[in-house]
Amino acid sequence: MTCFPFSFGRKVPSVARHNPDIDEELSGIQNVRIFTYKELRVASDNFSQANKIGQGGFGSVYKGLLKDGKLAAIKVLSAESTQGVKEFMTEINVISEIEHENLVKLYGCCVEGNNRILVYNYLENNSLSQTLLGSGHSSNIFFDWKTRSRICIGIARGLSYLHEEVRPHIVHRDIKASNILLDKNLTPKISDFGLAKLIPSYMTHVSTRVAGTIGYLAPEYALRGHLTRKADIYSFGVLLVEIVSGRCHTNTLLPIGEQFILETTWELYQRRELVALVDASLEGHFDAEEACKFLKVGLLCTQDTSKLRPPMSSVVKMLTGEMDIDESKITKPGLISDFMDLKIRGDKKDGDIETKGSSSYNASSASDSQGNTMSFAASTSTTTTFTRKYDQSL
Ligand SMILES: Nc1ncnc2c1ncn2[C@@H]1O[C@H](COP(=O)(O)OP(=O)(O)OP(=O)(O)O)[C@@H](O)[C@H]1O
Repeated sequence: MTCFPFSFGRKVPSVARHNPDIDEELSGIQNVRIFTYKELRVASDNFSQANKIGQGGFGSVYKGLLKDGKLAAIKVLSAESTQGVKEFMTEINVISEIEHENLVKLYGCCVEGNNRILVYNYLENNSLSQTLLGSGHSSNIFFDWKTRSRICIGIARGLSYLHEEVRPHIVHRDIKASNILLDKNLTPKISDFGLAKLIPSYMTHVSTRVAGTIGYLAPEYALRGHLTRKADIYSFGVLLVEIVSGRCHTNTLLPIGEQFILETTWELYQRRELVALVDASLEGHFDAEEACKFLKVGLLCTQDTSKLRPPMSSVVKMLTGEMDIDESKITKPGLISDFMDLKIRGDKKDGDIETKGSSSYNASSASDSQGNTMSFAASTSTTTTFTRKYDQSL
């Protein structure tokens, strides 16, 4: 099993070997390690079920032991999400140059035949959605307040780096708990950045992947497909509230009006009772002032008007105490329930929501080429489907 840097003249994947156009494109690519399919197959024990650690919208993820002794997460992109070698390698080259303590490191990739495989640094403690927010708290990790605070600040730093330091800036598009992985020290690492661009554009209409997960979606992105860094900041705000409260953004078992965590946060903020939202499992062992400050930052990040959301570098400063929060800027957040007129119903008709008794849902949206149809389609783990036409005037 050999790992070698990708550069023109060295061994290249068979699909690219005799195509001069692709060779030319790849000649500028220096930093990407190319793995052969065979070595990833060996590393993952033939992509065995025992090594399968996850299934996402892009495809399956396997744990693997590389020849150099490093553990890797091997993400095999599904056939629909593959594209030409040239486009794929161009994006991979961008991603592989990005290094930050709070971003998952891409080791390299494999582009043999129709295979498109990404190889990442393996992170021992799974994702925030499976640990902190997992149903019945499926992990043994106890997230004390200090750990939560460190996680929030780490994610903010990683996103600030993508938004403000990487050139050209990267909009993540899918900030959510399942895209925050934890290493052995519980340092948070944002995963899947840059991946949305790997999806061919014709898939954006039907894909459940590219447009984020409902509940984290900024209103302007959900309704008009208007994607800027401010949409990521909105999603980060939702995630911040989730981490402080230990609750998923949506809980359809709660009465209408309390199902979306932002609604509750806003209600409690108005009543000056934000502290009631802090995770009860902390049993009072937390810095109340800091926790409430984090929730207020969450509200600022989720303001309906995107201009009112602070840039991520300011968010980092507010969370670390280097900058004060201007409370006069906190108004009602953009609430998904306001524009979707969500109703939870047992029967299923077109335009209705169908629930299957889950405490949360995980559907995604996309807009069509005219930008006037929004559909929320079920993804692999989805319990809710929703399709509606929306009014252009919204
Ligand atoms: N670098 C990694 N180290 C350890 N586990 C990982 C790594 N990357 C992914 N995983 C595991 O694989 C799962 C699936 O990851 P993936 O990013 O493909 O999908 P997702 O984020 O869960 O869902 P979606 O594709 O809808 O965003 C993760 O939840 C995590 O458990």
